[in-house]
Amino acid sequence: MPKRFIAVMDSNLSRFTIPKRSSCSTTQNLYVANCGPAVGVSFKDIESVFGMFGEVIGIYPADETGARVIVCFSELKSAEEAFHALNGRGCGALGGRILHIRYSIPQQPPKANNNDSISVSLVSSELAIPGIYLVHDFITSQEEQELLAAVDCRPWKNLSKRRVQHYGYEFLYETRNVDSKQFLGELPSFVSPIIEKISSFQGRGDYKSQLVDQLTVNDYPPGIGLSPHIDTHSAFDDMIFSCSLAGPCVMEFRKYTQSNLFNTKSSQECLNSSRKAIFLPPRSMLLLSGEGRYAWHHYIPHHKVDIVGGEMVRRCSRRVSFTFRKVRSGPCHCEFAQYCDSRKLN
Ligand SMILES: O=C(O)CCC(=O)C(=O)O
Ligand SMILES: [Fe+2]
Repeated sequence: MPKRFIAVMDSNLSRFTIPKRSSCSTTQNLYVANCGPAVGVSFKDIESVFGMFGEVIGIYPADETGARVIVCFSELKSAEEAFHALNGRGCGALGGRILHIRYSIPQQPPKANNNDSISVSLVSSELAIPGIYLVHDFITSQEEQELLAAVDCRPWKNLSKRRVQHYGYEFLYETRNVDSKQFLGELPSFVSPIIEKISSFQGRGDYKSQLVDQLTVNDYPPGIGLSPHIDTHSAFDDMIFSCSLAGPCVMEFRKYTQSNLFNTKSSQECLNSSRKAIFLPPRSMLLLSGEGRYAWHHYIPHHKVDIVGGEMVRRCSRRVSFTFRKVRSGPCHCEFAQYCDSRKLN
């Protein structure tokens, strides 16, 4: 499939909406729920299934969950045929997954919203999301400089807005998973001090070799953020550790509920109810676990300036994060089934 058909950028979110009587009014765009990278269905798979009914001219995430997509056909007839053949039925080519389909229409981009800012917590107790902990000054300035120097003399891989390095296992952005059969080797020795600290922080010194085995280093230019996501449940164990270096950022969290599945309200209305933010200074360590890791989307808004405690904080330097995870060896058994790609969602 040509690359231009696969859209994973924020700017495509909310470009489509579902008409009120969506199963009656037909358009050539289909909103397809229970389908997408977060539930193990790649954009290529979607294109090959829907492509059987006619020319597919675009596939977009319908929202930030990774489990709902918009499939655009060039012709109405193809969308109708796909709707009738696939809606509410188990799709053999997608592992028997039942697709929930509505017709979808393009919508006007929302007007600029001045109420976009929310209060930014400085400590995780104030954030009050179960399982999310922030430790300030987790590493020293000298350790920070050594870690930055180590990654800066290794090759970076360019993504559209930031650069990354992967250790232990390569992270595959299209599936939001790792290729667990392709072990790249032990984590490099320059992160040993950080792993020691993670182990003692967790009181699990005896098991430190088991604690984490995958590292993603992200290098964000000033003002650049990260799209909303939940790290794929089936890909990684419960605890995800992210250490901030060089510059600060504000990380936001959103919790969606199942009732959003076919919600026709504007996404902004749904999101405001459970949206929180925390300031991540350089040298701090963030732990995502439990509910915070499994049920809340995390993301970094693209901002040049953040308002923290009433003060303007400029993001004038790069931010580098070291995210440590443990690749999961069996299915996820979390208690958050509605967000879990190891379970069938239907
Ligand atoms: O930059 C960060 O702190 C977070 C990175 C992240 O969420 C991820 O790699 O999944
Ligand atoms: Fe993440």
